Amino acid sequence: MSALTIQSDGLGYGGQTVLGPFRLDIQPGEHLILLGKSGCGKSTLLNHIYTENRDECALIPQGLGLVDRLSVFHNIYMGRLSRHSVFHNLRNLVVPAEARVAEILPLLERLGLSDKCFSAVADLSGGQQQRVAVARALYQGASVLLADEPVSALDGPEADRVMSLLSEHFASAVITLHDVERALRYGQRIIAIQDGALVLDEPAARLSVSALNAFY
Ligand SMILES: Nc1ncnc2c1ncn2[C@@H]1O[C@H](COP(=O)(O)OP(=O)(O)OP(=O)(O)O)[C@@H](O)[C@H]1O
Repeated sequence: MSALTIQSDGLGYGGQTVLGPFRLDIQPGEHLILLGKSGCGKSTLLNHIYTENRDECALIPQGLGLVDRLSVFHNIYMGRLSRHSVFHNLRNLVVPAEARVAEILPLLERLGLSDKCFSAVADLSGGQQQRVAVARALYQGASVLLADEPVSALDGPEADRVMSLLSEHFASAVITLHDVERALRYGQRIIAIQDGALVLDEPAARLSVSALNAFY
């Protein structure tokens, strides 16, 4: 059985087609990387997958979707809002519950943010904010990760640490990246989008950097 099956007669905006008809089966345990030129439709596809499969998926959107005025703790806690009562959520907004802090701190430690737990997101750097969005996805407890350029604001070693953490944590994933070397390192299967179609769908082991550069 597939972890996810995504089918569409076409995706686009206001009558303009971005992606023609396609079907994509994602098997349990598979980590897919989506590649292609800026504007080819990677985010459009990722957002469509999320819209159709919200319950199974944790999304790291390109814009991160954080609430700037709230603390790092509260932004990460939002990953599990639906698991708690309205009363617990409201009380936790005012006085963070010790048990929730104890769940979130180890994630912050792994992401090098343990001293930022109660800082406002607005006071963090772009790379720190990106790691908060990663922590929220890890905390959510979904089995499938959908991530739109999740390490674009991180330096090389930090980007690799975060990619390894995401790879270990999620059973299945669809991740957009622009770095083809990183795509081959972390993807088991590579999908490339060009001219409104999924033009490549191959195991990463059969591909090379030069083969993937052809899609840029
Ligand atoms: N909300 C929107 N309304 C209208 N057009 C949109 C909207 N979002 C994206 N588009 C258009 O759809 C096309 C695909 O955009 P998309 O964001 O999916 O590309 P992408 O491959 O993710 O790009 P990037 O690598 O730059 O993030 C682009 O031509 C873009 O201008």
